[in-house]
Amino acid sequence: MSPLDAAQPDPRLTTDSERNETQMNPTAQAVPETAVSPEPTPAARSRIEPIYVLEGVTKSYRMQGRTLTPLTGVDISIMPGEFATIQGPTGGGKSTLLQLLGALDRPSSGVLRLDGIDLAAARDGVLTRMRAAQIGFVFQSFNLIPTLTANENVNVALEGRGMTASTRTERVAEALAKVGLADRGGHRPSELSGGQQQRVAIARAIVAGPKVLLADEPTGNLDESMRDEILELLEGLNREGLTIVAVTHDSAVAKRAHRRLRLDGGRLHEVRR
Ligand SMILES: Nc1ncnc2c1ncn2[C@@H]1O[C@H](COP(=O)(O)OP(=O)(O)OP(=O)(O)O)[C@@H](O)[C@H]1O
Repeated sequence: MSPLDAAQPDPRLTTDSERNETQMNPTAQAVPETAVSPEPTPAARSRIEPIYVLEGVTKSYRMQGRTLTPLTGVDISIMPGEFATIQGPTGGGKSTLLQLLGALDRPSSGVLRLDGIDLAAARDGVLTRMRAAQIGFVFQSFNLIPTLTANENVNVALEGRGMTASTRTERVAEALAKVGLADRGGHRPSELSGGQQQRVAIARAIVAGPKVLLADEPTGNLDESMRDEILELLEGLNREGLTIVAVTHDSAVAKRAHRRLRLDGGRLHEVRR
C-alpha cells in the first residue's frame, strides 16, 4: 500500500474529539473528488465537505510597538483533491497564510477549519497532531539535513509514529520510488541535483500519507526543466487525490493549477483564466 493510499489520520495520533468529529461527519474523510471513478452524482458531490474552510481569517503581528496585519479577512473553501496556487505581491502575506493552513500558527481572529476542526480554537497538542497526520510541507530551499542520506531524510518524517523499523524502511522506499528516486536512497543532498533534492523533500512530505501538501515556492530554486519535472510530479500526486496548495511567484506554476488565487490587500481573490 502506498503512503498516499494510507492517507487516513493515524488513530494513535487523533484525540477523542477528532474521532467523534470523524464519526459525526464521515464525509470529512471522503475519497477526494478527483480520485472517484465514475464521477460522483450531484447528490454525492454535495456531501463532500471542503478540506479547508476559512471565514474572516485575520492575522496581525506586533513588532516594535507597531501592528502589522497581512491578512485582513480571508474567506475560502478548498475541496479535497484540489490543486490551488496562491500568488500576490511580495510581503503580501502568502507565507503567513500557508503557515496558518499548515497549523504552524493560529489566526488572530476568524475561523480556520481543517477537516472540520477549527485550528483557531484548537489546543497546541491538537495542532501538532493535525500537522503530523494531515499535512506535508515542501519549501523553496528543500530544507534537507545535509549530513543525512535521502533515506534518512525521508525517515525523519516517520519518527515518533510508533512504526517498526521495517515498516518505516518500507514506507521510505515506497515514497522515494514514487518520486522517481528508488535508486538514490543512499545519497546525501550534496550528491543530488536541485530537482532531485526537491524530490527527496516531496518524498519526506508524503511519506506519512498526508491529505494536504503545502508548498512554499516549490520550484523557486530550480531551472525551467527541473521546474517542469517537479510540476509533473506534483500533478501526478494530485491526480492520486492529494490536495495541494502552493505559494508561487511563477505564473507557469499557477497556470498548471486547477485554481488560481491571489492574495492582495490582505484578502484572497479567485483569478479568472
Ligand atoms: N513572525 C512574524 N513577525 C512579524 N512580522 C511578520 C512575521 N511573519 C511575517 N511578518 C510580516 O508579515 C508580512 C507578510 O509576510 P509574508 O512572509 O507572509 O509575505 P509573502 O507574501 O510570503 O512575501 P514574499 O513573497 O516576499 O515571500 C511582511 O510584512 C512580514 O514582514
